[in-house]
Amino acid sequence: MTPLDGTIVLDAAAMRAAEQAAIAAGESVESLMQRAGRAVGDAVHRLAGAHAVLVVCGPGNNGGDGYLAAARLRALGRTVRVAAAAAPRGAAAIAAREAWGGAVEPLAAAKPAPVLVDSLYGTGLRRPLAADEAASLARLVAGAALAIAVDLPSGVASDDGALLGQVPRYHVTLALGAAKPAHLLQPAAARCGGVRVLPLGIALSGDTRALPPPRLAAPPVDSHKFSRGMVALIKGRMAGAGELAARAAMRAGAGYVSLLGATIPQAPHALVRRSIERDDPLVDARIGALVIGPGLGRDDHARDLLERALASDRALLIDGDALHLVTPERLRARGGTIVLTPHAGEFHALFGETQGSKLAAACTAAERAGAVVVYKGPDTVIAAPGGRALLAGEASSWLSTAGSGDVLAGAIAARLAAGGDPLDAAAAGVWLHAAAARRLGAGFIADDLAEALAPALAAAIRETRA
Ligand SMILES: NC(=O)C1=CN([C@@H]2O[C@H](COP(=O)(O)OP(=O)(O)OC[C@H]3O[C@@H](n4cnc5c(N)ncnc54)[C@H](OP(=O)(O)O)[C@@H]3O)[C@@H](O)[C@H]2O)[C@@H](O)CC1
Ligand SMILES: Nc1ncnc2c1ncn2[C@@H]1O[C@H](COP(=O)(O)OP(=O)(O)O)[C@@H](O)[C@H]1O
Ligand SMILES: [K+]
Repeated sequence: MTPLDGTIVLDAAAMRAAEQAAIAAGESVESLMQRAGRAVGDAVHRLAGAHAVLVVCGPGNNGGDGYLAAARLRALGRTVRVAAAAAPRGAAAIAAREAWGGAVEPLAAAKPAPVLVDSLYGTGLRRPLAADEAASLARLVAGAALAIAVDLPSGVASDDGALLGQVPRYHVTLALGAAKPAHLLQPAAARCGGVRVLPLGIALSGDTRALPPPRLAAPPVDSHKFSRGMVALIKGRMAGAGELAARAAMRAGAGYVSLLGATIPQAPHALVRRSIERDDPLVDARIGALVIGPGLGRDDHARDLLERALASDRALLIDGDALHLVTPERLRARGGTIVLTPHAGEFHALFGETQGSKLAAACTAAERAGAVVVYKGPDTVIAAPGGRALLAGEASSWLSTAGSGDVLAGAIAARLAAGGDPLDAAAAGVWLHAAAARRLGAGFIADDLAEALAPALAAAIRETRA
């Protein structure tokens, strides 16, 4: 059982293509299903302790996996029952039902067991469950102490994470072969519980992954403040936003942080405050990342500052209000390294209404703007031009607090200023932001979050070394 971090994410068509390629190379649907069923049976055996198991099976291959998992559990000496609402349809699923060979209870009449395994529908679900079937599933999940979904909770749409009806909450979801977008996109992801991937030994390829832990190291022995990365942030009308982003950039490892447009000395004194009117601080070639947008405002002065930022040749992070003052075409024409960090409102203001999943929307947006797009929310998606994308999955819901986006902008800017691939920088910032929130638990405010980036960074460096 593999955790999701960094693993490949495939939509239903790509999963089917991988399966077809394996079949063309000598596998059969039956052999794949046998592997899947055995892996599910073994995983349930490990998770379920000594408790009795009920496996509910659907008519397709997801159901086939369930019959074979039940057979495996029986072979392992477990008490296991099977229930189904309909007979299996495909040849492989029919063979799986025969391999089980035991009783199959009608779903509507099945009594709950301490462990419920949902093998009704997986990636093939295209319409809502029938009302009586959905009601039976909800009743059996509610009556179980441990609810495990095979591949996906029945009732979620694999590719976009939508719910096609009422979907119960599971404790664990066993993703077969690879993670699917629904394991990481809301609202489906919140129904999955802990997701573990059961590898099926088939070759996988694709451009989308679950967010990996960042590979970070302490500054090398000969480092100096500028080699660690210089972040410059343009202060806006709401001064606090820039202050938060600046603190975050310092705590996320930048060697030098300056706040442009803030001239009154105040704590933290390590933050260099400079006028933006005198000289031109934006042409400083040492700037590794220039941030504009947090608390910027949307007036003429804001527009003027944004023009100056766009005219610089530095790597640019555009957040908040600035996302309302620009177009994707303008960004593409500017070129260079650009990272955009919109929440849903800012995303729609910049890119208009979009079709398809949040993942598809982020990928299209990245292509249009020629920029890395960090589409924030409870299921942050990071996409780069060219098709690479990362799904961050669930983070602390306590992040829904004013200023946490400013902190994210600062954290990403620090990693961007350190150099390397902007997608990796955005990914590291999102990871550190979520890790800082995890460390803080409940009731934190954005100021706490900025400070907690330092221990989150230390932990990421330790984990990279380990
Ligand atoms: N990828 C891999 O490597 C491997 C994948 N494997 C497994 O295959 C699963 C995908 O299997 P799948 O394509 O057969 O789809 P599945 O989810 O079982 O459902 C389709 C069936 O349900 C029916 N149906 C659909 N909606 C319905 C509804 N609301 N109410 C009633 N019926 C409904 C639909 O009927 P139809 O729409 O055609 O009328 C069809 O009969 C995947 O999740 C994984 O578990 C492993 O076995 C091996 C390795
Ligand atoms: N319910 C939630 N669960 C997880 N993360 C969330 C949630 N709500 C917001 N966030 C995260 O918190 C940050 C909020 O950013 P943003 O909306 O720009 O806030 P602000 O403008 O107040 O700084 C983003 O990183 C977002 O992904
Ligand atoms: K299922």
